[in-house]
Amino acid sequence: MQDEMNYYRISRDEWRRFYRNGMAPLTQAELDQAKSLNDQISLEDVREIYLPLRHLIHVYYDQYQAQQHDRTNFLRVRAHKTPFIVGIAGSVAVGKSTTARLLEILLTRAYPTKRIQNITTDGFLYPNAELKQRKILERKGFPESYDMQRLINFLTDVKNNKGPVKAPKYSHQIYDVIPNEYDVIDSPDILIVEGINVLQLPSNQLVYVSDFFDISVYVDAEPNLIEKWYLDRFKVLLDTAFTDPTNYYYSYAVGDRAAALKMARHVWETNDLPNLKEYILPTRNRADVILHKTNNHKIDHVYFRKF
Ligand SMILES: Nc1ncnc2c1ncn2[C@@H]1O[C@H](COP(=O)(O)OP(=O)(O)O)[C@@H](O)[C@H]1O
Ligand SMILES: CC(C)(COP(=O)(O)O)[C@@H](O)C(=O)NCCC(=O)O
Repeated sequence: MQDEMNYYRISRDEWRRFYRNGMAPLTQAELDQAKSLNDQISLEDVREIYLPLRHLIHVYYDQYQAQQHDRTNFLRVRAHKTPFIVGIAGSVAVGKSTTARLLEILLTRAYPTKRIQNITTDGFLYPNAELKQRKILERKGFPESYDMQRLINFLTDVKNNKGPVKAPKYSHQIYDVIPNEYDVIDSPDILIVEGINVLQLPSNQLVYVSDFFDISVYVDAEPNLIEKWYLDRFKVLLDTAFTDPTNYYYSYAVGDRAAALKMARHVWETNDLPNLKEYILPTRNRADVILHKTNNHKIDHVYFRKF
């Protein structure tokens, strides 16, 4: 383990040994579930990386519950459930939502009586019509394209355990927020909040999204690898779009494939890559844990924040 400024740099081999007894290893059924989530996922990574990560979340969650209990004792008020929130940050297409859904599966297994839920902040993007009106459609994903106040209000309601709270939904298929469709977040014990912007500190906010987090994870990789994953995902979107004229990618799917790929590369270079460099990467050092990926999404190092 290398001791860096404010992180421990932990090799994969060391990290996998941090998984402690007390929780049974994954069953075949759970591995199958992880695989059905994403058939490219390495089951070795699930065992060697994500199980120790789940264990670390478990340690933080235990501490959190004890602290909540001590606080209400101090205040002599009745305890009420305050959801534990896990934040997941990183570039577009680095694998945040896959990580979030995998953790949801693993945590649900670890706590069968608890409610574990998961949202992405994509739903808090302004709808395309609003982005057009603000003349920032080509800035989709940049800080100004999100309704951050709405996201803060949402998280405040969740933390205050306000009962069912609606989270707007985004669809990559229509390339827009889905009108009148919501995820209902209903008093979860653990909520996973995933998005490119979750560790950002917008200058016009009094409270930041990360203030609500009890542990945060940044998914990291070299930009040239992420570009490849972005283009791979784009190809999958094309392959599923050509039967559906309502799909945003339909015209690209039925048109010239080389031209479609050229367009996607252009969007990566002019939008998602600058966004990564200017606004997402600078938030990496605020995460408690950094998962560093190499080729094929394989994780080679984990960074764990010391303080
Ligand atoms: N651990 C993983 N193993 C293999 N493929 C992955 C993994 N994580 C993500 N991917 C693939 O990489 C692409 C981007 O992943 P996704 O989770 O959609 O990223 P994000 O939510 O960060 O935009 C998708 O095509 C997904 O299937
Ligand atoms: C919706 C997003 C901002 C968020 O991305 P995600 O983390 O879900 O991959 C992104 O996918 C996006 O649409 N960016 C705008 C440029 C582009 O079309 O890639």
